Amino acid sequence: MDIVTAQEMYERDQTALEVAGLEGKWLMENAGRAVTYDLLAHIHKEHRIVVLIGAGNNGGDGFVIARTLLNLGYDVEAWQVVPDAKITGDAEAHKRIFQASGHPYRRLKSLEDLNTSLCRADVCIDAMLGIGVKGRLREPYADIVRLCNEKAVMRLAVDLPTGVPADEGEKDFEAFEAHYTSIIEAPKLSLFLQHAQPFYGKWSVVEIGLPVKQLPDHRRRLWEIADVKKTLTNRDAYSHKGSHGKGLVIGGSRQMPGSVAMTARAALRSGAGLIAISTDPGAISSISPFIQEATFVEGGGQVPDVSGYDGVAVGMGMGRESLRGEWIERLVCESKTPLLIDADGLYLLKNSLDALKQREIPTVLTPHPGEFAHLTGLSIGEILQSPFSHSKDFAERYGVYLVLKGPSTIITGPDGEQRVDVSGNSGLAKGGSGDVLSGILLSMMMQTDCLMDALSNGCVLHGFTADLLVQDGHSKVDLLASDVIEGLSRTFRTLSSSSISLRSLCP
Ligand SMILES: NC(=O)C1=CN([C@@H]2O[C@H](COP(=O)(O)OP(=O)(O)OC[C@H]3O[C@@H](n4cnc5c(N)ncnc54)[C@H](OP(=O)(O)O)[C@@H]3O)[C@@H](O)[C@H]2O)[C@@H](O)CC1
Ligand SMILES: Nc1ncnc2c1ncn2[C@@H]1O[C@H](COP(=O)(O)OP(=O)(O)O)[C@@H](O)[C@H]1O
Ligand SMILES: [K+]
Repeated sequence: MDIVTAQEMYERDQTALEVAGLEGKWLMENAGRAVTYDLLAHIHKEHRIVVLIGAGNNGGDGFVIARTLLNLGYDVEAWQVVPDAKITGDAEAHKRIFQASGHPYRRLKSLEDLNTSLCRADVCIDAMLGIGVKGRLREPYADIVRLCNEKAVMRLAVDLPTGVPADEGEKDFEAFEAHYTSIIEAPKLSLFLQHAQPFYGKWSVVEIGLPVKQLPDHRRRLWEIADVKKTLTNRDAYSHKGSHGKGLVIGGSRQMPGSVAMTARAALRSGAGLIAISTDPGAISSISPFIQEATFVEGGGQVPDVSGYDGVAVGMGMGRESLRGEWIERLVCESKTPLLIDADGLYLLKNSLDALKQREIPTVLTPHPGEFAHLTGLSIGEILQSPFSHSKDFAERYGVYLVLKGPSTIITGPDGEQRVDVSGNSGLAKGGSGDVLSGILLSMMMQTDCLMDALSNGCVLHGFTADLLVQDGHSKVDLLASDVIEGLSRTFRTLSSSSISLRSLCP
């Protein structure tokens, strides 16, 4: 599913008009009806519904929604919150259809009248502003939004909650706090931003009939379990351990032996053929009981020889001594093996960033926002405000694959392509989750030709496993990173059983 900016959404509508003759009025009818039927899952026949209609095309959707609900026999009060002169274009056309259908509407004269109406209502549908909002809300929207937010009604938003910008970059806004948002055609960037997402509540996306094959490809999409099913490589019946990748995990120390153990174990649980660990010799006795399948190679004083491996993950639990920084630089400059750098490795990489540009073999960096702030010199706040553009700038500049981790993880390729993974839950907000992710990613990197697919799949497998575990057996409080490693078997079984049942349906 594509993710768009406001500008890209307008371009899509324009394309629909140019290549298919789909006029805005038709799209508005489609959008309003699709949203109505989506919202009906949350509305009962006995509910009293208020529909708030603003000045632009979002308000036009509101007239279609109010008309459709009234036609279906629901108890609806439609409130136009701006003067008549403000309703123009497609929205005005739909206002006329609304009136011609014999339905009444109310025009906002005083907030008290609306207040009285909202006090009686069970449901409030926000069709005031969508992707056209600019800057902080002006009146009367700001007052109305405050009024709605303090009422004990179910708040449902159309496309975007009024006041939430569609794009990244703005942090200080007041907005309608929706319990649920019915998003038109494609999620907008702000759905994936930590400061904006809570305003959306739960959400889903409705389709409005755009000519999908003709739309511009903005190379930014949501990656979901259905995409994993399509792209995950099958295990060939005649494969051998060499077919599934020979990986090396470099890291760990006496103080942090668990990190490499988890990375190695997660890599093997995700299908890697062979995993070796290069670590401080003093840590081996603590690590080996947890991962009997791994081998150990000479670590300690020297930069490990990575030739002969299909992939290397480096940095977890490694410590930050300057000697290790020299290793990272040499690995970046000299190794001809795909490299994933995480945790302490990212900290040490800061001094060797320019060396990344020379690498001809892929490099994957997996920072959380704090580590990314360290790498870029930006503040965490700046990163969180505009994670899409900062990720893209960095990945293109240094020619790397960047996995910016968080509740919405953004995966960016060196050519600027982006994928977003929203799987996972706060049970993962615990030390060790990142080490497990690195192991899964290392395994996927060695087994999938397309690195974007490998990384996107790895992120979804990690989050989906955590979601499965908290649905059944664990809670978000007790979930451990090691539970996620063992839970991978459930995920792979779920995926393979669904592909078997799909195959059995084929002739
Ligand atoms: N064909 C299509 O395009 C389709 C579009 N669709 C729908 O249209 C929506 C986009 O419509 P849109 O472009 O009219 O923008 P929209 O969000 O309604 O707002 C415009 C109004 O906002 C006002 N305004 C702005 N900032 C403000 C502020 N801070 N505080 C107060 N007011 C502010 C601005 O006022 P102005 O600045 O011009 O005075 C103007 O009046 C989209 O989200 C989807 O729902 C669907 O029907 C499918 C087909
Ligand atoms: N609240 C959350 N919701 C979803 N995923 C989360 C959440 N918190 C953390 N995660 C995921 O858990 C992992 C944490 O990685 P990281 O911060 O590097 O952990 P650590 O270094 O402690 O092992 C990332 O994959 C991140 O996306
Ligand atoms: K809205």
